[in-house]
Amino acid sequence: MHERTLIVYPDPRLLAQAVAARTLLTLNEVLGTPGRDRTDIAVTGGTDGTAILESMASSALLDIVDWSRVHVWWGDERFVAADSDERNDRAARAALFDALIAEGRMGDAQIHAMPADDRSAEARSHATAHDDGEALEHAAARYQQELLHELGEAAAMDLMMFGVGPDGHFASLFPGRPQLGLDGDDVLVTGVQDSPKPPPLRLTMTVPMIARSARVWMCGSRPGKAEAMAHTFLQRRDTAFPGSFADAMHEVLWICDEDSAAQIRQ
Ligand SMILES: O=C(O)[C@H](O)[C@@H](O)[C@H](O)[C@H](O)COP(=O)(O)O
Repeated sequence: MHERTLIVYPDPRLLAQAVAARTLLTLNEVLGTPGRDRTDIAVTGGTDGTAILESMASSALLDIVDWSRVHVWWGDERFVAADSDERNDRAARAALFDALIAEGRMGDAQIHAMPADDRSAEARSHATAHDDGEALEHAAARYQQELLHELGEAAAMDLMMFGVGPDGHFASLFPGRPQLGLDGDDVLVTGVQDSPKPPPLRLTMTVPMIARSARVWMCGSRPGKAEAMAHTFLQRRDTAFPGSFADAMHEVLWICDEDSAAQIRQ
């Protein structure tokens, strides 16, 4: 496993601004590497994830990035209808990407949203757990296919950003759930049923897919995250705190505010 670095900012607002700047600098640096024609990043939902994207939109550094070469993916998604406000991709588009597309700086094809639940409301309401499982499996396979089609067999992100939940989850990998045990390179995306954080159906990248990334940043702010940030940072592969499985090839950061870092610094 790669070594982990802790970075602490004074408060959630400065955390969002700093991670926004770090992201824009990283995208620019990756795109500046000789021979590079694109960069691929995975963003996330939740409070810090969305605040980071909003800060990117208003950052003075927004324009250093050639957005026509940036491809955006999701580490996890809520498996609901495409037009549901619960979707992580809707929040991310509203925070940043819709504006870049409207300005002609990005194309729609660069936004690789995870599949939505395209069953009718009626079909969803009568669905059995087996039906849900099949719908999730089909959607996960489609996203995995898109990753392989776009990026080849060794599909990997240049950067994955995650919010850490108060229970220590990251992506949609929850404590004690079987998805954490998927450790082969054959399953890069999988479905989740009965998620403890609503909504119950979700899609998530798996630990092996995440660990192939060049950079993984685990973000969490506020006092309610202090235990989760400490356990995930200090432990390795503890199924009670899924964030402890986070890994990457070149850089693994835990990014906290003073409150969420409190138990790491004790
Ligand atoms: O679909 C989701 O809910 C997110 O992808 C999830 O993984 C989120 O990033 C964390 O739960 C942290 O969320 P908060 O920052 O809101 O606590």
